[in-house]
Amino acid sequence: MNPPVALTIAGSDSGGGAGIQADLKTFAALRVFGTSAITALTAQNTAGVRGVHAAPTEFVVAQIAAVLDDLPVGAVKTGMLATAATVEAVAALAVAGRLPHLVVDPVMVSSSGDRLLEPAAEAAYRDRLFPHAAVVTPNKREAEVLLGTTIRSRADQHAAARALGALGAGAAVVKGGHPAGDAGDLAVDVVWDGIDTYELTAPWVDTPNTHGTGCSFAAATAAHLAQGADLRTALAGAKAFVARAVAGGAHWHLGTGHGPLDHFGWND
Ligand SMILES: Nc1ncnc2c1ncn2[C@@H]1O[C@H](COP(=O)(O)OP(=O)(O)OP(=O)(O)O)[C@@H](O)[C@H]1O
Ligand SMILES: Cc1ncc(COP(=O)(O)O)c(N)n1
Repeated sequence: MNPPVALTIAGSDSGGGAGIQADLKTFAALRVFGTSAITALTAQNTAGVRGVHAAPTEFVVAQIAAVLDDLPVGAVKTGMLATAATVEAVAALAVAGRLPHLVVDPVMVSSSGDRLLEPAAEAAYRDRLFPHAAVVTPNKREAEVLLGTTIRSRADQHAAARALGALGAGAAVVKGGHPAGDAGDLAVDVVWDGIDTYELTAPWVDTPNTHGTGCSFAAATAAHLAQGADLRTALAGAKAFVARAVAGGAHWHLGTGHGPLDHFGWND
């Protein structure tokens, strides 16, 4: 029997914790066949990003077309797109209806604090790509940049999810990877589902090993969509997947910085 197929359009993390590597591990863990179009190489480890080498936009498009022309892709996830030109090229493919169940994770900065997107691309995300996404999944910091607001409380997170939705995506998630002032010991994400907002919650895990949480959440959402889940079910499944992967890797020591997640439940 054929497995469902998903495509990730993202950057490579040589350290294996985030980007394409996190996405393919997530797809495999969820029993989805993963394909990939690499937008940029990063020389990166758990401690930081040492260099970025963006692929020419035409070659990113060539990779996407090679996959779509041949394989039955059921859902697509975008991660680090690196340049405004690549954001616009991906948006053009979305406009043409070539990117089914599109999950857009607007990666801007790594967990180590290094920039992964040229500033000129922020407007392209907002104006060109978001309107064609099934769901957009910024973390609080990314939502602040995209909306030009400050998110301090849970109420702010709800307002931001609504404001992002107003930019035209089918749904929006404002992820709260870092504890909000009023979130207690929960990791709270706020979803605007096209009509209303609601919260996804999981226990907050006190660990430095959160490299790749954002990538894995978006990839898991795409994996569930490729399997035919509706968006609400896909997001709940992604939240549970990441919560388990963060808990599993909480105490291991892989690298000196923000370590990776336990995608395969090795520590369950
Ligand atoms: N320490 C943690 N414990 C539990 N869940 C977490 C933790 N860190 C992140 N998450 C969850 O992982 C998912 C992705 O989070 P988020 O996108 O904020 O991480 P991120 O993109 O790695 O953020 P950043 O790059 O700012 O660290 C969200 O569902 C979030 O709630
Ligand atoms: C190539 C690449 N893509 C994305 C991220 C963001 O990672 P995180 O999921 O920790 O925010 C990263 N550090 N590197």
